[in-house]
Amino acid sequence: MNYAYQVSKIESFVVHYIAKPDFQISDVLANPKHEFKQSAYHLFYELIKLKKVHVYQEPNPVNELFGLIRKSLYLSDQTQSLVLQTVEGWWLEWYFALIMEQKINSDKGDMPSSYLSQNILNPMRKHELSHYAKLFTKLPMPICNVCANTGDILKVNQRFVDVFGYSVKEVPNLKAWWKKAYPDPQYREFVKKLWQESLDVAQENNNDIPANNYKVSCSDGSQILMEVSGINIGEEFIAVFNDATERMEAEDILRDMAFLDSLTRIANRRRFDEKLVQEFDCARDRNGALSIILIDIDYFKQFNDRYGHMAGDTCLYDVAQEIASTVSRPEDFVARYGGEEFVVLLPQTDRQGALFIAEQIEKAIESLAIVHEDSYSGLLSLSMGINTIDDNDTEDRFSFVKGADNALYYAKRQGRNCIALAKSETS
Ligand SMILES: Nc1nc2c(ncn2[C@@H]2O[C@H](COP(=O)(O)OP(=O)(O)OP(=O)(O)O)[C@@H](O)[C@H]2O)c(=O)[nH]1
Repeated sequence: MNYAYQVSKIESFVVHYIAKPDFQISDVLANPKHEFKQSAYHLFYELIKLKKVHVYQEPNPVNELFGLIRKSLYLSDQTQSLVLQTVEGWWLEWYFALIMEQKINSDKGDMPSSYLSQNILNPMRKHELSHYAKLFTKLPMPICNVCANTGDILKVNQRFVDVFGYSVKEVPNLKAWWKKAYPDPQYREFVKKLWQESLDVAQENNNDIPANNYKVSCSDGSQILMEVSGINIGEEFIAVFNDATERMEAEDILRDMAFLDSLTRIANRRRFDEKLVQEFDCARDRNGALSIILIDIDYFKQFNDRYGHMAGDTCLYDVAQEIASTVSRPEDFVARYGGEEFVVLLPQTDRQGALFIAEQIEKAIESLAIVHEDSYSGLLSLSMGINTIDDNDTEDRFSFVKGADNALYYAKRQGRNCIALAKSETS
């Protein structure tokens, strides 16, 4: 579209005002009825009346138009940029109010210019439209306005273009949007279904489209997790996009914090309780094996007493990290069970496998060589109890853990620094 006429008119308007000796942009911004604003509205109206701006054909030529003006004007100082930005904001607001007015009065056919002058030329009277327009253009999140019947995307705000990289030209309707924003056909089907369900809910629920998360693909190939909600307004709806990435990350962090032992930085008892239910049920369903190793540091009370609580804390951290790095299969799980006790869950691992892992842990702690003068070896050591379920067992998860606990107790009675298997066998 050729904007040469509008560009030159708006350019000379801005330049003319800036050149006035008493012109202050701060005065303009402070006074909604400032002469500069009134003149700007007159100029917009003149350009429309002269059919130099095709408001009805183009969904949003304003950004394009002001882009050209910015390029053409030599903006030497901040005031000029601010003035142009202000004028652009007014026009966006005014222009959108005009479009909304046109929609509201669409049953009246083409608007006569007298109607325009009466209702649009002074949009300050049209509070709600102006407010709506302002929301659309100024809100810091992507928004799009869609015709519910045809699926045509009537308008998107600048933030939509900035975030997703699609203007109305690239996504003129929902069909194009689905394809571009959700390129994976399977995910696209899921999204379309979810969106349709949300629209159905909206019909019965005050026209509010409930929020759901969607992974939107942008034009540069990146993906953003967006919480999309909206509202039905007659034959149109407005979809509002909120970036959910940060919130989800914060939720992940909170979740990690809730399940992480703050001292040892491994999973805590609560996480173990959850994991035990999962793994126990899974082993049962698949008739698979599951092993547990309960680990207790020997004479830890004496360690604390001799070296101090701080040294005790450091020791707990080192032991926990060492156990965690020794147990390396992704499906294996290590947690702090209590004070100086740790637990290892080993899915699909039989008794022999668990014994092998326990011996690896024993060696790893030996190699840390933490001095403990109150233990027989002079170094920190562990006692461990192992229990395993396999397809022949009928016990529940409480007896499963109890079995390992009994074995640990047995290992302690044998003099510590050893591994015991449930049901009396020892290594
Ligand atoms: N530094 C430190 N000590 C802890 C922590 N949690 C528990 N403990 C200490 O661990 C010690 C455990 O003592 P006991 O249960 O008697 O066990 P033990 O001394 O290792 O004796 P055995 O298990 O029989 O070898 C207590 O002194 C607790 O205060 C902790 O987070 N930090």
